[in-house]
Amino acid sequence: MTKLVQVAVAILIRPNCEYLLASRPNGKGWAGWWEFPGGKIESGETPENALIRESQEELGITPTQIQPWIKRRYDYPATHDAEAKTVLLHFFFVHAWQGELQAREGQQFAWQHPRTLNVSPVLPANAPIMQALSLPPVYAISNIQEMGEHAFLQALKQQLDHGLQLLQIRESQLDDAALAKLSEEVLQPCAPYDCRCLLNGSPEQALQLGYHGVHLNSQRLMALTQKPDNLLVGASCHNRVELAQAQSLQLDFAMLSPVLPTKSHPEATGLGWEQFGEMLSGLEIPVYALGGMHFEHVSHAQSCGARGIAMQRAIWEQQ
Ligand SMILES: Nc1nc2c([nH]c(=O)n2[C@H]2C[C@H](O)[C@@H](COP(=O)(O)OP(=O)(O)OP(=O)(O)O)O2)c(=O)[nH]1
Ligand SMILES: [Mg+2]
Repeated sequence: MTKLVQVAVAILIRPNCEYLLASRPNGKGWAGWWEFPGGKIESGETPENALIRESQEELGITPTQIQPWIKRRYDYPATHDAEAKTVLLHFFFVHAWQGELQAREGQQFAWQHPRTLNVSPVLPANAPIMQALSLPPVYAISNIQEMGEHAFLQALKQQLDHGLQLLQIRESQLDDAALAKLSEEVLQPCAPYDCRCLLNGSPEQALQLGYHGVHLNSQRLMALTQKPDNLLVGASCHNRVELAQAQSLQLDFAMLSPVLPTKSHPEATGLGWEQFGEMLSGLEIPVYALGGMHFEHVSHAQSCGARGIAMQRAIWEQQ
């Protein structure tokens, strides 16, 4: 059996959402590869203690605001290193710290914009993490059927001003002509904000109407045999079989629901956070929690391993 190494990993985030990568110093396994700062948890240490100690040793800073994120297991072969090992990575977001960054181990630093990774190669265990970080923590879903188009477009403008970066248009009641008209009215104001829009529909229709992506319902997901090209692809999942299908097709993300009881499915009790977290453990694609979500659920969803939350109502009620 290979040895299990527990590691505390720090994702330092600036207010503009950029995060820090560092190159692994010469003389270590995987030298020159890019990683998040961090290191092995010593015996008797909690992951939090190790995170603070490693940040001081490698970066000369002391984290003051940390939030535990996911744990990820990965089997490393003996290539690029002295021996094969299994790592259990404990990821933390570090939102604030004291002190100035210093490269105390001679490592290089690179602040990365979440949507454009410009260093490589990154340690292989981190691939799904980079993928997850490229998506924003909040995914909005349109609700024109309840709100009416005028109120929706106004609320959309407000949320774009507040930083909305990902939107799903889900209006199955509209015929093709009405959907085409609405799509223009939505895509136009989103463009200057760089907010990506997905159509809940077919990949062909999403491409034809000029969307950045498509959001598949679970029926479309289960019928799909290959991820469509040139689109960001998300899918609605309600169980492990659907999550496994989204992962095996290497979709960009899944949305799992209902987590809490919700107005759209009053008969369903919701998975609850515990089961939600269990269903995500070991999964390699980012997931959004849907069902009864409000802005204040973001950090709890992330501590269960989700990228963030999806909202169809609460987001449009926010002033
Ligand atoms: N720090 C860090 N380690 C990672 C990441 N992803 C990943 O697979 N790892 C692996 C690589 C290593 O096998 C292990 C961390 O060990 P390390 O060599 O950095 O540990 P350390 O800083 O305590 O170094 P040392 O004093 O033992 O030499 O975790 C990551 O993003 N950051
Ligand atoms: Mg280290």
